[in-house]
Amino acid sequence: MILTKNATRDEVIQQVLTEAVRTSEPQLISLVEKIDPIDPFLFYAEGTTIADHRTFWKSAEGDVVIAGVGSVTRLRASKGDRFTELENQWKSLMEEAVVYDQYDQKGTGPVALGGFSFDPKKKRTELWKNFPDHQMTVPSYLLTKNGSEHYFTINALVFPDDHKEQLKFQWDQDRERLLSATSHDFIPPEIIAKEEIDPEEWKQSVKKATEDILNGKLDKVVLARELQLVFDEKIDPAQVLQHLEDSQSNSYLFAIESDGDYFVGATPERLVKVENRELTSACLAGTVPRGATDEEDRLLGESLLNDEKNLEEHGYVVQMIRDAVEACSEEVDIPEHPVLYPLKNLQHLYTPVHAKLNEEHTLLDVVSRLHPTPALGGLPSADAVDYIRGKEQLDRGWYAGPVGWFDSRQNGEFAVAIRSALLRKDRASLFSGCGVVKDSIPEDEYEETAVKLMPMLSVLGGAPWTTLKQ
Ligand SMILES: C=C(O[C@@H]1C=C(C(=O)O)C=C[C@H]1O)C(=O)O
Ligand SMILES: [Mg+2]
Repeated sequence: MILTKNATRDEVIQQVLTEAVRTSEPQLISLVEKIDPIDPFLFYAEGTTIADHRTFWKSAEGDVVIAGVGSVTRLRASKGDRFTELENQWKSLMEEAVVYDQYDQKGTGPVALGGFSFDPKKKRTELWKNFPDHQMTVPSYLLTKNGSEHYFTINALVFPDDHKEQLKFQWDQDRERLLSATSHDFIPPEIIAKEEIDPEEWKQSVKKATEDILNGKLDKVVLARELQLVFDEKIDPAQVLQHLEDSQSNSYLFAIESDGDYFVGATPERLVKVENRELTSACLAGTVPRGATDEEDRLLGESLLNDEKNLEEHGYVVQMIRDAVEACSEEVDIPEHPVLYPLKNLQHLYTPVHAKLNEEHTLLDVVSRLHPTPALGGLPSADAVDYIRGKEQLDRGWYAGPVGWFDSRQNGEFAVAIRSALLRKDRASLFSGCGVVKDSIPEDEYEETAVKLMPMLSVLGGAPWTTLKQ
């Protein structure tokens, strides 16, 4: 990667153009500037006037927001381990990239955003036909909010026959449009039909899983289900994102477009974050609803902290994440007991994980070691994934897969794509799962998944859940 801090922006563009002509190859350029604060949700909404492909990410702490418009290039693995292959492609892309950047901030310049399916070996259905197995794109235009500071990046492939003034004209025009976006009113579409995987059949599959667990086939397996909604018109992902922002706290927000469909969600679950080699992960499993009063809420939380079945679900996650993180880092710090992680509709058991990632490992390397954790797969991992592949009715697609971003500085973060929905024009598929262990009660697990559908269901106008129940 060539960082050009001393030349002017114009000189850098000229250099890249000259290089494109010399090599007869397109050259990747990245121009970073600091801008006045703007609303990332408006930037995202306006992005649709420039390109179909858009990506959105907001960290659970709210400290980092990245919104991408357009796509300069897409990383795509065709053989071997998808994470390793993407890593290699990213490295070679970055070797050639020319970056004009005075600020050196995480999540700016060349950044790849996107995600991965839960299980590349699962047979695909019509539902996910517009999503490839994985997709990490480098957006043409990027808004990055780092704390209170905002940055705008232009990424582009410069071709030998491009003209400098024409390029600059196009960039200026798009920049002006994106940075001066204003809000408009949304009219939410109405739900006209709903359909879910047969509840009784689903509960039967949970019962069968508890029997298989008691018979020693595995310790834990996460089973998921789908609720489909049909609307009277096309759903706008920008509107969904804005509503998630207004209604969910302590959650990562994401939206990823592929071939006209959008995968959107508000997930509380971090998979892994790496910043300056500081690794942070999270064990999140074990669930009760929030109480209607403070007192009820407190009692529910207390019962969760002491509930054997939920502690077992949680314990498997800690066990696996500890092993995976210890294998690639030092100074691993994991508290002995979980604490409560409160959300709008639910509270979870939560154990944070901190470590120092060893030099020879990368973020994607850790993603590959962690995914799927027993919070979404089960334990033993490989057996649980096989079990899900064979027994689950649902095509998970990207549900429960890693979604996130990384930059050229080895910084980035991935979350686990739960509390999510696939938007296909006037249809939405909402997904929700739960950790099944030997003491799981099918009816309770069904209720747990119903509450987990709430965040998406309520922004799509389908709450409260009870009115939708047949
Ligand atoms: C699988 C989901 O959530 C996971 C399962 C949990 C559980 O069973 O207690 C809790 C948090 C998540 O790790 C989901 O929301 O779809
Ligand atoms: Mg559970």
